[in-house]
Amino acid sequence: MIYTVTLNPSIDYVINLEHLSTGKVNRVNDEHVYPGGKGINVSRILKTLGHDNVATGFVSNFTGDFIINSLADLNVKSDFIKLDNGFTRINVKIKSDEETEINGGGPHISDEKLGELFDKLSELKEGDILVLAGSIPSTLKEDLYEKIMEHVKGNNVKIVVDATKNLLLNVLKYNPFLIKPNNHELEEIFNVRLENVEEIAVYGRELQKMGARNVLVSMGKDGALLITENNEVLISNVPKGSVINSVGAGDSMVAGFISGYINSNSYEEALKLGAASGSATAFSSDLATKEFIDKLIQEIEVERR
Ligand SMILES: Nc1ncnc2c1ncn2[C@@H]1O[C@H](COP(=O)(O)OP(=O)(O)O)[C@@H](O)[C@H]1O
Ligand SMILES: O=P(O)(O)OC[C@H]1O[C@](O)(COP(=O)(O)O)[C@@H](O)[C@@H]1O
Repeated sequence: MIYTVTLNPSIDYVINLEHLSTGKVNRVNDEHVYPGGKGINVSRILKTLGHDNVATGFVSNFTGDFIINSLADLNVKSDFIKLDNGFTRINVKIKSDEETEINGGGPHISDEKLGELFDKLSELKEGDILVLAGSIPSTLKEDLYEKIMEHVKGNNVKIVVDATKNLLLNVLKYNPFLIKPNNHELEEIFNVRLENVEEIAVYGRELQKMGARNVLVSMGKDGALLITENNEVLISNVPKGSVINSVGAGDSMVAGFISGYINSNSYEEALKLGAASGSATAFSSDLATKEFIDKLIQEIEVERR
């Protein structure tokens, strides 16, 4: 079974407006709400691609109920722990001349509630895949993913981590199967400016030296670069299309990669399906549909370096 953990889910409130003027009243052209948070998006695309999976993590209050109900409507299995404090955050995504995002901090999770999650994860077994994705509430320590990995270390589970800075760096010593920073996160981690794929590959390899088995660096409109555990560097292009809402593109890429790998055991096929899923979401209002992913994968080409 595949399990995704979203410690800090969100309702994504996506609004379109001509122009954003700060310090003034702005009126939207249209507005949508989606269940969000990185693990939840991964779960949704995995289901779209035909993989049963369980979304877990923490929800709270009426916004948390929205997440649970939305996933049920989409036939995505969920097993969230309910908090009795705060509320699941609402992340505002403003589509205007440029994309602006305001992400909330999220409710505190007590040690007792964290214990409930650890108990659930104790049941994972060989062959299972665990996806740890997204930020953690700002009141928690940055060693939380590390603690989870330590907890399931003996279970022979494949672990995928999509997180930033210390949250990511701290888990590398547990040899995650896959990590997916984007190129900006890679720059931030090493405090460098990366101008081309050669430079991106150099720093991607640094993360591999620190313990990651496979490193997938997404580069938005410039595609993605994968450094495999077999020491190959694979680069994917992007298909033609117009960006509508790139929120969730990275999560869709992670889900597509997992699906492609499960189906074929090939990193090249995993990258192709990841790239098609990422772009299909970027070219859609909500997350991608299967039909759209199947269409775009015809245009994905993978180059070996
Ligand atoms: N503007 C875009 N045009 C085409 N494909 C895109 C675009 N933005 C994202 N994608 C696809 O989605 C993948 C993940 O997007 P990216 O923005 O890098 O991730 P994240 O959302 O984690 O920052 C990219 O590697 C690419 O394949
Ligand atoms: O947990 P974080 O890092 O605050 O990110 C949460 C946000 O990321 C998303 O999961 C989208 O992530 P990506 O665009 O990186 O795929 C949104 O649904 C959510 O609002």
